[in-house]
Amino acid sequence: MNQIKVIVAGPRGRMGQEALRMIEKEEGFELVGCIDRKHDGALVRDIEGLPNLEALIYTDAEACLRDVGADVLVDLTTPDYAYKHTKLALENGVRPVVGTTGYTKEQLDEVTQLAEDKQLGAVIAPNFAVGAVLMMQFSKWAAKHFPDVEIIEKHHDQKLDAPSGTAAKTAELIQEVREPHHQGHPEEKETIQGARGADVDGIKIHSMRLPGLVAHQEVVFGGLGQTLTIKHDSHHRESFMTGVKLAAEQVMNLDTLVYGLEHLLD
Ligand SMILES: NC(=O)C1=CN([C@@H]2O[C@H](COP(=O)(O)OP(=O)(O)OC[C@H]3O[C@@H](n4cnc5c(N)ncnc54)[C@H](OP(=O)(O)O)[C@@H]3O)[C@@H](O)[C@H]2O)C=CC1
Ligand SMILES: O=C(O)C1=N[C@H](C(=O)O)C[C@H](O)C1
Repeated sequence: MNQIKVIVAGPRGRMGQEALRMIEKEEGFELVGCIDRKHDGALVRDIEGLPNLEALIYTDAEACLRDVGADVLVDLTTPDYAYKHTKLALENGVRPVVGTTGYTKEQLDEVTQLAEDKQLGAVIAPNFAVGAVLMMQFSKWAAKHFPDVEIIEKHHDQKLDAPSGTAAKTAELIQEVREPHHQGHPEEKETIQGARGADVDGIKIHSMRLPGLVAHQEVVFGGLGQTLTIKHDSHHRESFMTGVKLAAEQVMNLDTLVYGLEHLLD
């Protein structure tokens, strides 16, 4: 069997560690390098808490992407670095699978064009949990019938970006089927700034950050005499690994960038 050779960027992070454990377990993958901010030249297995894997750690992302002969980069870092790593990967013939959230529309357009120019597959997925992907798709469907909708996303308190990539993507999917309009009373006023949340064409997004949470979202629709709530909870980061695995396999058959795991699910 030809193993898919993978680089992980962000191996010490919460998601990076989970991805290393998945790669260690899956026969179809081989870890060939890691991109980190520390430990240049060390082996993954020598870093406390990381699995018993031989791959070398690089602090120079370009050297890693150029030298280790990888097929796929799995990026789980921070928004600015994910963008840089994605471009470097495509320029070095490595297919990016990006879970890092916080991409701007302009950055997404730029890397989509780069993947097109290089005719290389790439996957950027704000959420790799299959349940969350279904929650987003069901929400798009529901919005056709319930155009008044608010999104409540809840995450652990170490999260850097708000709103979450999942909430932003949910709003984007709903925008495809919902006419922009103001929700609530036309003359409503916030007496404390931010009380009504962020606004995407009238769709409100509320972000909660608390210790004890992992990743949770409720999409609440209101209609005449009824509400509908579509809810998803990731209780553990293992929930994202089915999607990371699927994306790292499927990206090998793509020659463009896809944004969202839904494009890879039947
Ligand atoms: N798509 C999905 O399904 C999911 C996406 N995410 C997203 O994944 C990203 C990571 O989340 P999470 O693991 O919780 O975050 P963490 O903060 O736990 O991990 C990020 C890691 O990236 C490292 N890092 C920062 N800059 C660089 C760099 N230049 N090169 C290499 N590594 C770097 C950090 O190192 P240091 O500790 O030294 O700062 C840290 O170890 C976030 O954007 C999050 O929103 C999270 C869960 C699911
Ligand atoms: O930072 C996280 O934890 C998560 N980030 C992603 C997001 O921003 O949507 C996916 C998931 O919600 C976990």
